[in-house]
Amino acid sequence: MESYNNIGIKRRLRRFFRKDGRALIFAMDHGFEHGPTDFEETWEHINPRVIIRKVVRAGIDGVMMLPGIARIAGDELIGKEVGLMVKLTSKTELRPKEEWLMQDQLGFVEDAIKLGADAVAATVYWGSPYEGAMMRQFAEIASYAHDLGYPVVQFAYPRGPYINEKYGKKEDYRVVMYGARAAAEMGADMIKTYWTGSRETFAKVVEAASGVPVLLSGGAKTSNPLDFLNLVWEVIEAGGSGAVVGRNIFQRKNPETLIRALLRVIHRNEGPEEAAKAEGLV
Ligand SMILES: O=C(COP(=O)(O)O)[C@@H](O)[C@H](O)[C@H](O)COP(=O)(O)O
Repeated sequence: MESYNNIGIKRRLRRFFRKDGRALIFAMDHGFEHGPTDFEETWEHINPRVIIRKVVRAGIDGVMMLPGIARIAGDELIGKEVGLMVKLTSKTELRPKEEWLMQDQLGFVEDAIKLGADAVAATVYWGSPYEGAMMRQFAEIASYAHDLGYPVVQFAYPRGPYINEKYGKKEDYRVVMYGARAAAEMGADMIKTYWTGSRETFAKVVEAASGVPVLLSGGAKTSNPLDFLNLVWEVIEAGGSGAVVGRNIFQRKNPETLIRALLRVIHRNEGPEEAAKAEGLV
């Protein structure tokens, strides 16, 4: 017989993933992690209510935010079929550069639960000199959240001096695959990580995660929306479970059309060009 907390984890994960096991999640932690300048091109989106209303209207599956934004605007999700992921670690880009390889805890599992979260999230920079501290942080969050039946998402990002020295770049598939595997071995219920540059290599990352869903971390806005649709399509073809996307959504004036096109690629198996045409993007 399944334990109560396992059932809770499974039920809550389903609030993000549709029956096909895939999800498109909107990421909204940039005001903290990159700073408000990320919103300058589309300044109306600095108001979380404005952008959250748009993404919800377009049919997004989930939204990820820090506890304070959930407190300010989380009520926009009440009564909507949208999963809420509350991220409990972060860093600002104001801290000294030597400490950019560390994320600190800014909220607790209880806070996320009070805010109505369906999952909690934390980053581990695999390969960082602070790797151990982030592992400990993740383990504490996961142990407590799992006891209460809440899934835990790991932003498994390889970053650090040895990675650059040995592999040249953090997006080398061997490194990304290592981070995803480490996240799975730590007990993550969902993994968010970098694109490795090809379908074949991303498929290896997915395999290394051994059944734990792997989602793409969106990355910087592409100049052409079709390029981003192509990227997400490759992720899906590689066996990835979707994408967690920030800038490619909120840095566009009309994010709804791209979201609808992404949903076509992710959930309806439409090719990128077909999806883009259907939504009037090309
Ligand atoms: O991990 C994050 C930032 O990563 P970064 O240090 O910019 O590589 C997240 O906080 C973002 O929300 C996430 O990367 C998704 O946002 P986009 O990359 O799609 O903007």
